[in-house]
Amino acid sequence: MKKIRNFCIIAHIDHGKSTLADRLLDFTGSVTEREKQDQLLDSMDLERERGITIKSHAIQMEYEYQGEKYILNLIDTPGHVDFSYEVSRSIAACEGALLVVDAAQSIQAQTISNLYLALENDLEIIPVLNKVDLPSANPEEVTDDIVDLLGCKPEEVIPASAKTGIGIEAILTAIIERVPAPEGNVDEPLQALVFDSVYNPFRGVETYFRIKNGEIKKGQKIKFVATGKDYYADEIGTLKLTQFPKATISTGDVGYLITGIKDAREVKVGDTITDATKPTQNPIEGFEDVKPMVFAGIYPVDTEDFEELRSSMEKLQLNDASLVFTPESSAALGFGFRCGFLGMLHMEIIQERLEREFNMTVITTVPNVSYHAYTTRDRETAFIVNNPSDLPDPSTVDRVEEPYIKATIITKSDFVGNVMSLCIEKRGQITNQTYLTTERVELTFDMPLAEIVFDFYDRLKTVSKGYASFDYTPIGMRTSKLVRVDILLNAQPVDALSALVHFDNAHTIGKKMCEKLKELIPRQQFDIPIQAAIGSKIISRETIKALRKDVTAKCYGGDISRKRKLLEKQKKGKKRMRQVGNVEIPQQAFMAVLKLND
Ligand SMILES: Nc1nc2c(ncn2[C@@H]2O[C@H](COP(=O)(O)OP(=O)(O)OP(=O)(O)O)[C@@H](O)[C@H]2O)c(=O)[nH]1
Repeated sequence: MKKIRNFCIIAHIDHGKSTLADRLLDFTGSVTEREKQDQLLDSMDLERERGITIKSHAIQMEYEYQGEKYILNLIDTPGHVDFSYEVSRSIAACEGALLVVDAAQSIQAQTISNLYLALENDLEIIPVLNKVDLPSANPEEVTDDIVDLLGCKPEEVIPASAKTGIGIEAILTAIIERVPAPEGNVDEPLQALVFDSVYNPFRGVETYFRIKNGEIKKGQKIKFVATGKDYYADEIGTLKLTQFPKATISTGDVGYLITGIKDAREVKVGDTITDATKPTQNPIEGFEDVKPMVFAGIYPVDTEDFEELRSSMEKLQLNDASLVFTPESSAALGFGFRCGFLGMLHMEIIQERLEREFNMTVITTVPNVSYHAYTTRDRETAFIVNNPSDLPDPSTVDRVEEPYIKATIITKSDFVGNVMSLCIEKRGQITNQTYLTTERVELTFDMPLAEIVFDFYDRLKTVSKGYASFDYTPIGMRTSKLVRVDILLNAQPVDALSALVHFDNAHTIGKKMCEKLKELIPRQQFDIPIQAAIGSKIISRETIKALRKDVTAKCYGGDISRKRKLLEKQKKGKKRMRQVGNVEIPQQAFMAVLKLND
């Protein structure tokens, strides 16, 4: 156990976390030439394409130092706030962290939020000044910033380049010398933390764990504490680029477990694995059930594909436990599902996976948060509203509550004014302002979650010229003056376009929605009035004028291939249209409310 080191890499996005991980694997000879591929740890196609780490993974390296063989377990962490619970679990499985800071960009918001998480878990922090090869690098100044932040000595900061290989050996030495060996007692009952799980269509759910106490043996009967279920450990092993089955995994080490579980929901990140016959009395603390934060409708473009969509969603759920869905129907869109996601990125990922892996063409409706409505008949019992069209008749509504968050934003002092006006526009109330250094300011706000769901990230990036990082935690429900704005096309209400908004913004949003829809809905053979309404009161109106001439006419007599191309294009465009009454609505229109400020 003395020869094991468990560590993670934490960094602000794009500071070089994945590149550094690749370089460490390379240097320790943990990958063969054939396996070499950029960003090895990001094994999902989607991850590689987007250049972000979606799911955390673990990998074991062996390294000889001063004649002794060491096992270094690198636990990778996802970088997006939607998956922050997974970051916190990965961090809890380590004793040390490499804090990677870009030598040109210095400390950024996520550097700090991840650092706090690591410090809360008592991790040994090894600061790495990455990208020193860049001409724009500013090593002295950034080292000073790091020293200020951590209170460490300047010589503890390791200058490195994940690109050219500078400093990699020094990093490995620091991991061995500075990160403590795991503690724990092999004779105590098994106590292992689940920090990740991955679904494999052939083998079922693979659970990644870190043993705090005791040991796990192949064939042993084990128990998941949170779900209370027992299983047999059919296979256990350690993780390199491929899996290495083992007979025993002991205290301090990291490994994988296969039990034949076929449903991802049965394995929860943060749960404790213990022995079924001699269970531990102290499950590892801090387990929480992750709850969906954002809801949206997903409908098949072709109504006949509903059953196929259901089976695709069920399969997706088997490997993504954080996805929830219930069937719903919409007058405009027919049968579909109301789905719950961890955040906007998660929603995009699910939508893309449905299309890529299951070949489904779907229409997604405007995302919304989950509201609590209380009626005048029963002022005590909350009616959960996950879809704006489920809001009870306004005349019977006593009050509506919406989820609030505590938002933490770190930015440069120059942008404090901009960030504050943005947050206030988004109905935020400032609760604290702290200067971390003379240049960096931490602001905290109480804000409605619904305001973050829309264009908040993009706006924050713009007003701070990219220099603001953002994190949030839910702080419960609060009463708000919310109304439902309905949209009517050709005098017919389109339920999928309804949104719950704050009363003070309702008129502006209604007006912008009408204008945006006018842009997005193609002109047709007749005039189409677009109206926004609160209850029976129309608050805004636009008209899409009828087409006057045949657009394909100009192709007449032209090159046939050009015409075919045009028709092909039209067919493709059609795929994502939805006929509502006699109006064809394209997919973008259902998301119009997200783009009101473009
Ligand atoms: N010049 C230089 N570029 C680097 C170095 N390390 C990483 N990069 C580049 O910086 C960019 C971001 O690197 P990544 O490793 O993807 O960053 P990351 O922190 O893993 O990003 P996320 O996974 O999105 O959080 C890539 O284009 C890398 O090629 C370095 O030491 N020097």
